[in-house]
Amino acid sequence: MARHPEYQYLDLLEHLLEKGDRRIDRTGVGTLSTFGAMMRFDLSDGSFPVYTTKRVFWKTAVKEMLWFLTGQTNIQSLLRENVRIWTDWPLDKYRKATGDDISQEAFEERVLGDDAFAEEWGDLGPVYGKQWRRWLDADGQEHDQIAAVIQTLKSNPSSRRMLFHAWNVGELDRMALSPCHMTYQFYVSNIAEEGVASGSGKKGKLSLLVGQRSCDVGLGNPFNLAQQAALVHMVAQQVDMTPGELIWVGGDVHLYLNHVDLARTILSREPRPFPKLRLLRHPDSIDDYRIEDFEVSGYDPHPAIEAPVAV
Ligand SMILES: Nc1nc(=O)c2c([nH]1)NC[C@@H]1CN(c3ccc(C(=O)N[C@@H](CCC(=O)O)C(=O)O)cc3)CN21
Ligand SMILES: O=c1ccn([C@H]2C[C@H](O)[C@@H](COP(=O)(O)O)O2)c(=O)[nH]1
Repeated sequence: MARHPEYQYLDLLEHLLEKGDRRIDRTGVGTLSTFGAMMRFDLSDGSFPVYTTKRVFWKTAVKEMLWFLTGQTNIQSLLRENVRIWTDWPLDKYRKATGDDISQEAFEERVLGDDAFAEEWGDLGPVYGKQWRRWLDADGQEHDQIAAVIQTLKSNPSSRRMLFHAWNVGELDRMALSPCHMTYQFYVSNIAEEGVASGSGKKGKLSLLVGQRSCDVGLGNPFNLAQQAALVHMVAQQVDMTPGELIWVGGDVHLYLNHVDLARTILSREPRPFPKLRLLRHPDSIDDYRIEDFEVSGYDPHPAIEAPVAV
């Protein structure tokens, strides 16, 4: 039997533990790091690559992806969905600027309840959503990269130019964090001729290659893969294709030193079958998906492992 695809992740963790380059990083936590890694996941049978060697809160990850797609950059709309993974950065900034040692809970309450406060302190700057949906060019014109890529997938699926990018050099200094996952490039195989559907009755098979410059393997990567796989499913549905492969390429791929126990626990566990993802509805556009549209079946992971996030 083929080896479970999750071993790509376990092998990466093992490699970092054994051969990782130990270094100080921006956050001061320290990492074991390697440069250049690739993982590939076949999505074509409806498979949803949510790791099973620890419970991954895939709904939170997919909600973050839906938030990127709305083009919003304020944590207020994330908090309304009960997603708290981005709070640390504005919170840190607020505490440093005001000297107020407010708790995370109290800060989140204020962002939720006070729009003026949210506007002043809850915005992350021109991060993913802004760049994906409203990239500003030198002439002051905005570009919706998502709409453009979907349009090209429909009109010219063999194009080699179907990608969107978040690394907007001129705006990096205004972002709370520079983009980590940067290029999203699409590719269509089994392209059906005009009017002739492929064997599946669809217009082709849609794959995605994600280029990520920096990857936190303990917390970020399990989230990123699940949300990127969800994106392939959504875009495939919008362009009437079947999901193909998710290919993930990482630059500085690292294990934070305070995640070493997490990695060892994961390595002591056996992967279980990946769950399946089904979209329950066919929304009219990429803008109309809701978390209730995602049905995940057969997810039976090992227990969750709590770990601190490096800010
Ligand atoms: N150091 C670091 N790692 C990251 O993965 C990361 C950042 N910073 N900064 C920006 C975003 C925020 N991301 C995060 C932040 C926290 C969790 C996290 O704590 N995950 C928990 C569950 C949290 C929850 O469900 O609320 C986990 O166990 O996966 C995940 C991704 C991904 N990104
Ligand atoms: O989606 C994400 C967002 C962030 N990360 C990780 C990667 C790094 O550990 C930090 C970012 O720090 P930099 O100094 O800007 O590289 O966040 C991730 O894995 N996935």
